[in-house]
Amino acid sequence: MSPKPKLVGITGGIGSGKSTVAKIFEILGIPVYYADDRAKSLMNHDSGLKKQIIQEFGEESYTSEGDLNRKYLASTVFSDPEKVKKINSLVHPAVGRDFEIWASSQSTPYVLKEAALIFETGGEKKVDAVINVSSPLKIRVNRVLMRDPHRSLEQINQIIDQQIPDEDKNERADFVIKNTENKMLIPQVLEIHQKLQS
Ligand SMILES: CC(C)(COP(=O)(O)OP(=O)(O)OC[C@H]1O[C@@H](n2cnc3c(N)ncnc32)[C@H](O)[C@@H]1O)[C@@H](O)C(=O)NCCC(=O)NCCS
Ligand SMILES: Nc1ncnc2c1ncn2[C@@H]1O[C@H](COP(=O)(O)OP(=O)(O)OP(=O)(O)O)[C@@H](O)[C@H]1O
Repeated sequence: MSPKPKLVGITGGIGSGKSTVAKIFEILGIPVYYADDRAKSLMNHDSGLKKQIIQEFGEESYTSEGDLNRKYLASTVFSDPEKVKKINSLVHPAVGRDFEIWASSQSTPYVLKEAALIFETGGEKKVDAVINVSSPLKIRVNRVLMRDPHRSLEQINQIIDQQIPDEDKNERADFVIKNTENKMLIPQVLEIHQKLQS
């Protein structure tokens, strides 16, 4: 049997570029678990979780076709820190279990868990190392405004308020990748990839 892969978290504030960086690791052959995407898939397909979300946030949480109503949920939860806590308490345990099952079926030296929240949830204790993708706030906000035309500046700021500041994450992370206009991503990824394989 091959040894269990090291578990490495890759995080970063909204719009920092963590999905973009995770895709470079994928090109190098490293399996990536995209927690935000998996969370949405579980919210769409796990009937127990779906029931809890409806109980807590109402029938509007799903469209008439039964799909997760992200726009409604985003405007409902991100404006109220208590609601963010509530949705986290429903979704995170399901994602944690799903990640463990996924990771146990991988056979590379390490795997990545890409997640917006790691330090916010104490998730750093469940992985062997954390990479923080770091970008200045202004660039992040502009990237998100371009990527998500449906999201208001007010909502982006509310989301930022629910996340630990970038500087704190940089201090706590084992590796930092700077995703700014004047820094190349690929050499930074290659350096970390080499260290994680050894
Ligand atoms: C409320 C939901 C449905 C809104 O979906 P939507 O497609 O509009 O936004 P998306 O998921 O892309 O999130 C937008 C950004 O908000 C940030 N974010 C998402 N969830 C959270 C949260 N619980 N706390 C702080 N920031 C968050 C991320 O940086 C993300 O980039 C969705 O964000 C959600 O279900 N969040 C709660 C579950 C969660 O924590 N998921 C992420 C990690 S598992
Ligand atoms: N170095 C870069 N150069 C140009 N565009 C970039 C760069 N990094 C990221 N982007 C763009 O910025 C946007 C945000 O990046 P990405 O989706 O990877 O961030 P994220 O941290 O995963 O965001 P979120 O937390 O919101 O899911 C995307 O549209 C992406 O294509």
